[in-house]
Amino acid sequence: MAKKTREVRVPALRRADDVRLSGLAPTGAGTVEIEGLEVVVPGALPGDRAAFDWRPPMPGGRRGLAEGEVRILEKSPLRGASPLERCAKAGRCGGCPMACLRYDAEIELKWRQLLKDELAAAGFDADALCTEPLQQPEAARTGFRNKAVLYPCRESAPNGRGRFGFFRAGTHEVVPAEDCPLAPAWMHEAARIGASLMDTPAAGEEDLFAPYDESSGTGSVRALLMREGAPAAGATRGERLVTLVLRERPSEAAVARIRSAFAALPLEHLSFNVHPNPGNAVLGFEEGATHVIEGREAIETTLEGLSFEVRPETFLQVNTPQTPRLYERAFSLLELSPEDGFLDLYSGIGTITLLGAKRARRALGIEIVAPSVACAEVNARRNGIQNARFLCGPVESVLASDAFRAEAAASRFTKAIVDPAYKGLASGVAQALAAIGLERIVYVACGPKNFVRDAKCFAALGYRLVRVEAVDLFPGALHIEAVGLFVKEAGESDT
Ligand SMILES: C[S@@+](CC[C@H](N)C(=O)[O-])C[C@H]1O[C@@H](n2cnc3c(N)ncnc32)[C@H](O)[C@@H]1O
Repeated sequence: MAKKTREVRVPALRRADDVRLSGLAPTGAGTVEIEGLEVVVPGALPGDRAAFDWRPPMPGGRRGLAEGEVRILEKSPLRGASPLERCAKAGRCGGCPMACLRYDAEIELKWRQLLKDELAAAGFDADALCTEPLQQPEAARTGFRNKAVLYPCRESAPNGRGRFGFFRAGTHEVVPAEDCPLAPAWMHEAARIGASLMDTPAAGEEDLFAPYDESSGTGSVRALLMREGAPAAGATRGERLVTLVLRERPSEAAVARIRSAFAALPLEHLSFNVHPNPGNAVLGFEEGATHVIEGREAIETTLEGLSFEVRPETFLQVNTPQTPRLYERAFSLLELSPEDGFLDLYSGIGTITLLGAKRARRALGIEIVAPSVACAEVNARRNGIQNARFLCGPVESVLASDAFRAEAAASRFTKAIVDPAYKGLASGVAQALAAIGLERIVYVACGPKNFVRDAKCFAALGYRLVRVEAVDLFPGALHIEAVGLFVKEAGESDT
């Protein structure tokens, strides 16, 4: 019997001859309301007047989308003097959709749309709670990233040059960007050197460094990872690490070429990582996947006079100048004193735990990534900190474990910082924290929407949100970090 097929009608294109955009989509594209629908207009920004064709969403969809040429009739006053002022690749490489805007306009938009509107929609008094965002200092608006991951491509044959860049938003198409302005100059040089390894070889020469092609599973080079530590006291620069990620173990000849290519660059640590499995993970994580060519598999960085070991696969805030300012705000709101037992959830390599241990009686960090916990333990020892412990595992399970109960009995936790990944707290975590009876909780959030969801949960558990600060850690991107302070309401048993 012939199968019945249901015809899906694609809505017909419509024309917008002259509309002024007012909002921003999560991709950083401008949006406008037409016929009661939100229409996303790639290439246009809030404040632009534009003409374009657009298509309503398919049944069940929420947003319409502009298609074809978007003609800007009048530029938004929020744009910089030139749309390419802050980066020649803005809006194309997928990294910094907001870099066409003036920085003050970018901050205002992100702060309002990502944080204040979300808080207000959830019933919080956003104007009373939110303080002016802490902006990236002007002198540090370029070259501030301490980590970059670039992906490979090769220009067309016959003499195609190798290139490194970022994926165009929503695709696997690489936009070459060795000279990303967010990365320091030495990373530009490292990216050019790495890219030159992938130049099409001369006839008869072996192609040792072809870019990896996920669809066919062929090629070798998957990514270039670069990291830099903050300089130690008295040093003029931080330690530098380059890791070339390859699909398979390279030959001796290939390793020799990597070594000699990077020899001209002042670099402490050079390695390659073997990552044979399909998928989006940057590094291969199997035991022994990383092979050191020079130096070590880790760099050292510093924060508030403490020294931290960071491995390629462990988390570290990427914005070197803003990170101490973010932590300063978090600790200032938390008001730790030497009597406090301090809990740090989602503790990474122990940065916040150890900074807290200096201020509190005892500190405990909880983190899921085992190499991060191993770094955190090394970091406690190398800084001579003896009042900090770490537990490894998902926060949601560790909080219910006997090991945690034993720590809680010894530490009598009074204050906590939670710094989860974008998705926020797992279900049950806010309840577990409330059950401990903490006086103050500071929530450091890279996902403001999920922060607001969790704030409602804390409010229902008797924790009042008393302040929300925003710190810009991601100039050019549609992201802003929020720092929220929750204070336990005085209940009947407390009065
Ligand atoms: C935003 S980072 C914060 C790290 C650290 N606080 C810092 O400032 O460097 C979030 C951390 O949470 C960890 N993580 C993610 N899910 C987790 C979970 N369910 N339980 C514990 N840690 C988790 C990640 O590995 C990462 O180190």
